[in-house]
Amino acid sequence: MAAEWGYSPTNGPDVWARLFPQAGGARQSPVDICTSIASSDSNLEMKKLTFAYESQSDLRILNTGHGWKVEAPQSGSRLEGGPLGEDIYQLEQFHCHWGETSAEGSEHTVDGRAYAGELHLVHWNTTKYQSFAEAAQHPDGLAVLGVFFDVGNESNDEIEKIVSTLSEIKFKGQFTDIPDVIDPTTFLPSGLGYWTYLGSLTTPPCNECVIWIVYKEPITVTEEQVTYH
Ligand SMILES: NS(=O)(=O)c1ccc(S(=O)(=O)c2ccccc2)s1
Ligand SMILES: [Zn+2]
Repeated sequence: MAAEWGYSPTNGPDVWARLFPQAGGARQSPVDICTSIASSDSNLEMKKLTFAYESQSDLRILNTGHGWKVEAPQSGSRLEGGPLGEDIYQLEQFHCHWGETSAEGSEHTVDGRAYAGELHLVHWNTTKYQSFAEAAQHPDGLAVLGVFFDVGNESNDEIEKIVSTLSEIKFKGQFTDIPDVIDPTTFLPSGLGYWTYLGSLTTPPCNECVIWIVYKEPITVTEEQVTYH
C-alpha cells in the first residue's frame, strides 16, 4: 500500500516528491506572500472577479485525516473574471487547514506570518474541461479561493454549522451530512482584495493545476472553531 503522506519528518512535504513527482515542481504551493513585491495588475482591476453560489443543505462532510472536507459540487455556481480570463469555474468542494494552536495553521503565510487557519473553496474549469479529474491535469484546471481565519471573540455562524458536526466524524474516512443550509458566499470576507498566482495543490498529489486567489482580509472565528482535535 502506498505510504501515507503526512507532516512528519518521514512523510512530510520534504519527502513528498519521492511518491508524488509534481511536489518537486517549479510552481508549488503554498507560498509566503511577500506584500512588498506583490505587484498590482491594472488588468485585474478591469476584469472584476465575480462569484455566484447556491445555498445547499445535506452536504456531505468527510474527515480526510488532515482536516474536514465538504463535498459541494454546484453546477449552478460560477467563479469568473479577475485572473481567470474568459473561463468559468464551478465549485466542487471546500475544506479547511488548521494547526495545533491558533498561532499557526494556515497554508499560505503573509510576510512570514501564519494565520490560525485557512479555508479553501475549490473550483474547476468547466469551460475547457469535462470533469474535475480532467481539469486537475491542466495548468488552468482549478481555481482555489483561500480565506484566512483570524481568532477573535466572534464565532462564525456558517463555520459553526460545519464544526458542530465534527463530533460525528472523529476518525479518518468517516462522513456525515450537514443538516443546515450552507451558503458558501458567507465564507468570503467583506473586503474583496486578493493576491493571485499560479500554483499547485498544497497536498499530494501536488498537481500544478491551481490558479490561487487568496483574499487579503481574514474572517474571524473563535479558538474553538479552528483548533478542533
Ligand atoms: N489544499 S488544496 O486546495 O490545494 C487541495 C489539495 C487537494 C485537493 S483535492 O482533494 O480537491 C484534489 C484535487 C485534484 C486531485 C486530487 C485531489 S484541493
Ligand atoms: Zn486546501
